[in-house]
Amino acid sequence: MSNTQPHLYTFPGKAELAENLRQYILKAETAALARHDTFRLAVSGGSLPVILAEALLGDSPASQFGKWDIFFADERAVPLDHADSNYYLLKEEFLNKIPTELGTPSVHPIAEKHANQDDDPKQLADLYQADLKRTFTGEGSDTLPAFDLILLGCGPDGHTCSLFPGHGLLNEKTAWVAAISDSPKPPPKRITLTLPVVAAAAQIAFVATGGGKKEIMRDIFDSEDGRGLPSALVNQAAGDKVSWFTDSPATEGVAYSRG
Ligand SMILES: O=C1O[C@H](COP(=O)(O)O)[C@@H](O)[C@H](O)[C@H]1O
Repeated sequence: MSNTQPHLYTFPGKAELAENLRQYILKAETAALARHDTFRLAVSGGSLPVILAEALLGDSPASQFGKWDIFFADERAVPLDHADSNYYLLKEEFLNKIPTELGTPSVHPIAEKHANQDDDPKQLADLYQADLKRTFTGEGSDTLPAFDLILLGCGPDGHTCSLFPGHGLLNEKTAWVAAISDSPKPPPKRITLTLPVVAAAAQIAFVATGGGKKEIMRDIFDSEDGRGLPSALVNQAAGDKVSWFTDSPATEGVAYSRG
């Protein structure tokens, strides 16, 4: 358990949030490129890809996208062109909009051959973990992968990645990528990075917006141990490596100190 505190930033609206997220990501990118000439990140689905595009592809976009290596924080077991696919969402909302002169990220989708709701998602998780191990080779196969940045969403129930409240996967200690067959949010079969992998990242950012999140934000930040919610467990495990980018409606009534 970390003894340092996560940062909570609240902005009046999405435009200010996007600008601050842009600065944060560019700083993480610069640090990563100085460390190993590549920017290894994991991204979520849900509301995140739209805000990512707003942050990075607005006026004067400046990232070195050719040096980005993008994994998925979680993914649904569906074909890559399915409306429920996080890959599809990222492609439509973000990747396809990157100007070609800024370079093309390397993207790591799930193995489409096994991506359907009829199969056991374990094989999908194992293949994705193998992909991660190839990327993070040289850091020791037993060492957890240290993403430069993980960009997360937080559901109105406090889930993050595909780690849901009260689910046994929250206790996973050894796997890097785990399968879930009973996600309470459809579709039920998915894969997800595990909590130890999320906590091992150099930096972790949550983006949570809208009044539909305010009750869960109060639980995460103002309740005893964040009620053990998955997003609160990330806060506890990673401390001040975690930054929350929120808007005023999402944090209305949250007492936790900002900054
Ligand atoms: O199912 C999922 O939901 C979470 C949260 O989504 P949001 O729309 O509330 O931001 C998302 O982070 C995750 O990647 C996705 O699979």
